Amino acid sequence: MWCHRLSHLQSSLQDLLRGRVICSALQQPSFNSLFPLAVHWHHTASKYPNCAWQQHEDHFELQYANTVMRFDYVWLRDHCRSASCYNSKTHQRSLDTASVDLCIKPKTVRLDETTLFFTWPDGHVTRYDLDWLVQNSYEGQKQKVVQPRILWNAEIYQQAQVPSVDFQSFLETNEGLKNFLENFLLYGIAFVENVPPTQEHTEKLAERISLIRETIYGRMWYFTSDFSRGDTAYTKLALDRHTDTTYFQEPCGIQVFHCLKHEGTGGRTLLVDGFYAAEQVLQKAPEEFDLLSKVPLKHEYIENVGECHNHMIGVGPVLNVYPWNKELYLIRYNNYDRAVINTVPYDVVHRWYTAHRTLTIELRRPENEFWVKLKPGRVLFIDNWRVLHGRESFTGYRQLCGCYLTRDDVLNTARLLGLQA
Ligand SMILES: C[N+](C)(C)CCCC[C@H](N)C(=O)O
Ligand SMILES: O=C(O)CCC(=O)C(=O)O
Ligand SMILES: [Fe+2]
Repeated sequence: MWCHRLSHLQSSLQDLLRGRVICSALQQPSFNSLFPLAVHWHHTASKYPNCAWQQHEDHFELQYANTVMRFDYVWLRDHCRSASCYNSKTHQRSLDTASVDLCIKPKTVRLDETTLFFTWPDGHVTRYDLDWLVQNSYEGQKQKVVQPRILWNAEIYQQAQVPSVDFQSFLETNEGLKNFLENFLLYGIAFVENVPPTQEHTEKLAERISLIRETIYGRMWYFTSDFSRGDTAYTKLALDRHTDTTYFQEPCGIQVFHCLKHEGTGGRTLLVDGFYAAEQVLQKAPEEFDLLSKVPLKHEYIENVGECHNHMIGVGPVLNVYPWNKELYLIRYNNYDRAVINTVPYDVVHRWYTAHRTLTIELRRPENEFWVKLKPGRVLFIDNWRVLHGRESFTGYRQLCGCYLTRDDVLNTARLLGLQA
């Protein structure tokens, strides 16, 4: 048991050993009855002065590389990388976790150089490299982002002068593909240039980075304003900023757009970084951000036009954050497709509308709007979990083709190229 801060660890330890107690909790008279066990800190030899550990009743505590980490004993047994517990060829666990005693505690703990050895009651030995523990501890993860991003408004994006990647180099070189993915991961949008304006070439592009996600709209879709489907996308009307397929339990990860033809006016594409807007909400009204990340909503797609009959329902909050580090990973924002709110009582509903208004104001700030006119040959990839898109109304004949991609497979490609995703 100890309750001093990391930076004072050494001196506090000495205080503790000398009986000079500095922590207020320790000054309470009940201290001895609460913590009757003697404190045993283990320090490494002077070669590794920055490592100390101690065994507590219900966890193991390690201080290393400026990090204080606490490990559950079952966790330490469960993550054993010995040959009998873990198959390092398949990277899969062989150990049956259910066979581990939930009250397990190591018989002995020993440190050798930078390896910790735990000997368990049955004699099995588990070894952990200290750096591995730092990498894989909760305390280590809490301080890290899962995906580095550059949040943008129109000015930030334009000033960054993000280069487009050429069709040939995208298809034929790993470097071209990597450059593209790097920018796509950072900004949530990216362009490929000089693509022959056909559906087949667009499909080739898509297949280079991912699996195409087939949906009710087909595998590759190709649309004009003919209202062939029961959705405003298939008209000439303006579309306010939104993310697509909010009515899927897992909204499509990436959207690919290639404008094959437009003989007419208007029809520009609007792009808004949803995470930039959400970040503004977090700064200005953290409780509203919190509410948007907690209230579950339904989005719905009901279609009965011609032969097309569909009814989709997706459930989830507007903002989705990883609970351990509060990092945003998905925004669902589509006011057209948002269904009846009936998952929370009326007073929460009102607070939710207030929070939604705050986010909408941020999303609608003109300085956050990046407008582009899609042209044949220039393919746009949009991170549909982050960047909202919309379009200006238009006149004339306009053909757009594209597809959705499965997010897992885009990230898989990025990781295989050495990117953090
Ligand atoms: C035309 N295309 C297939 C791209 C998508 C149409 C989906 C439109 C829908 N309201 C949504 O926002 O999800
Ligand atoms: O027509 C456009 O530019 C985009 C329409 C749209 O939002 C969509 O297809 O998802
Ligand atoms: Fe859309």
